[in-house]
Amino acid sequence: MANSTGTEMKLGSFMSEKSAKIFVAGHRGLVGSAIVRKLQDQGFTNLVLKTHSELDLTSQSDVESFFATEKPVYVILAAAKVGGIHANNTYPADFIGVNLQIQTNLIHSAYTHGVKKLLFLGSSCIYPKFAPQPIPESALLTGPLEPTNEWYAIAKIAGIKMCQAYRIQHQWDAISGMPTNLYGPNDNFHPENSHVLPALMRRFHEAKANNAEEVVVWGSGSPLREFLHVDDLADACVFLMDRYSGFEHVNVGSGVEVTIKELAELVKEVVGFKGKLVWDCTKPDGTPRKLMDSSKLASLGWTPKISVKDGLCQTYEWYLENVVQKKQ
Ligand SMILES: NC(=O)C1=CN([C@@H]2O[C@H](COP(=O)(O)OP(=O)(O)OC[C@H]3O[C@@H](n4cnc5c(N)ncnc54)[C@H](OP(=O)(O)O)[C@@H]3O)[C@@H](O)[C@H]2O)C=CC1
Ligand SMILES: C[C@H]1O[C@H](OP(=O)(O)OP(=O)(O)OC[C@H]2O[C@@H](n3cnc4c(=O)[nH]c(N)nc43)[C@H](O)[C@@H]2O)[C@@H](O)[C@@H](O)C1=O
Repeated sequence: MANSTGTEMKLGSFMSEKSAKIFVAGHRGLVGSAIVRKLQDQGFTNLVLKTHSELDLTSQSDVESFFATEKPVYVILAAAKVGGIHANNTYPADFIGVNLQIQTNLIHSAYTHGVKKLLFLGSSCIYPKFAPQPIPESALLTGPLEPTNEWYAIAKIAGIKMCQAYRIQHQWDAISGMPTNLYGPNDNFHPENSHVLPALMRRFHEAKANNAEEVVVWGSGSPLREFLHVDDLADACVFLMDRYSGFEHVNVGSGVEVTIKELAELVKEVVGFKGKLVWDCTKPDGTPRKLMDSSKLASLGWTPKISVKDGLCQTYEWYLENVVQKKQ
């Protein structure tokens, strides 16, 4: 049914098309790899996957020829330039430029080559720094952004708006999901450029291995963050592909928030580090709080399943098997 914000498409067809060709962009990353696992678990048999070196998504001509040749039926866009507070603050040109290029190329080529439905992924950093908590979808563009990640946020907001514009003008089924802070297998464990959870897991692990007395944690410890295991996010992405076809983006959160101090204590316990924490207040805190209101997704029928404690233990096991043991 057409309305002023575009067209509501037929729901429920995604899950019944197990042999439809699906392009998961960014399939080796934290999110893309979880989506591939979930699709394979659900019996999807026709995934098209390209590594960064096989297909540079910032190249408009390469993306065009990929779509002309492969003609995917569905696209899930999990490729992006991603990083934690330090990377966002240090490489603003990359975070705005690369992300605008990737998403613009993919959204436009997917539309022009007849893709049936596309899921774009943004992030909770699209919301104003001092948004009401928990943050409803309607808080978008109601106030100034957090300076440490405004460049990335602007690119993500442009992605949401591009999906909406193509829906209005072309009645094309492009939807957007806004995940909260994620973690899990295949995360980036870089000491400076990663997000807080993998950064701390690695730092505590190395401190334990080296019998260090203390571990440095950035900022004041007071910011609050909401964490969602990436397998829950992947489940939500498949759910949205099947059950959602709307103009507005959809928040995907766990509803569970902890202070960075509480998170550090939890990771310390899971890793088994016995020393003390030292806070480096020269490092930025970023947004004081960003708990998303995920009631819209809940009202559609989706809720997360993995607790932070279970998710942390599973991720640490994965880190030991796939990062630590492979280095030895
Ligand atoms: N991680 C998080 O906490 C959150 C993530 N998200 C969103 O989820 C999505 C995925 O993030 P995440 O999985 O964490 O990120 P990762 O960095 O783990 O994965 C991103 C993937 O994109 C690929 N990629 C990047 N640039 C290019 C390019 N030019 N051409 C082809 N492939 C490219 C990367 O390949 P390579 O490594 O080879 O460059 C990588 O496989 C992003 O849109 C992000 O904004 C949203 C909220 C929170
Ligand atoms: C998902 C989201 O992620 C980013 O925003 P962020 O939530 O601020 O991300 P973060 O995980 O890097 O930090 C969370 C908090 O944790 C503190 N902190 C302590 N010690 C370490 C530490 O060692 N590393 C990091 N990275 N942070 C640390 C840090 O100072 C901050 O207070 C966006 O840029 C953007 O990418 C985005 O959308």
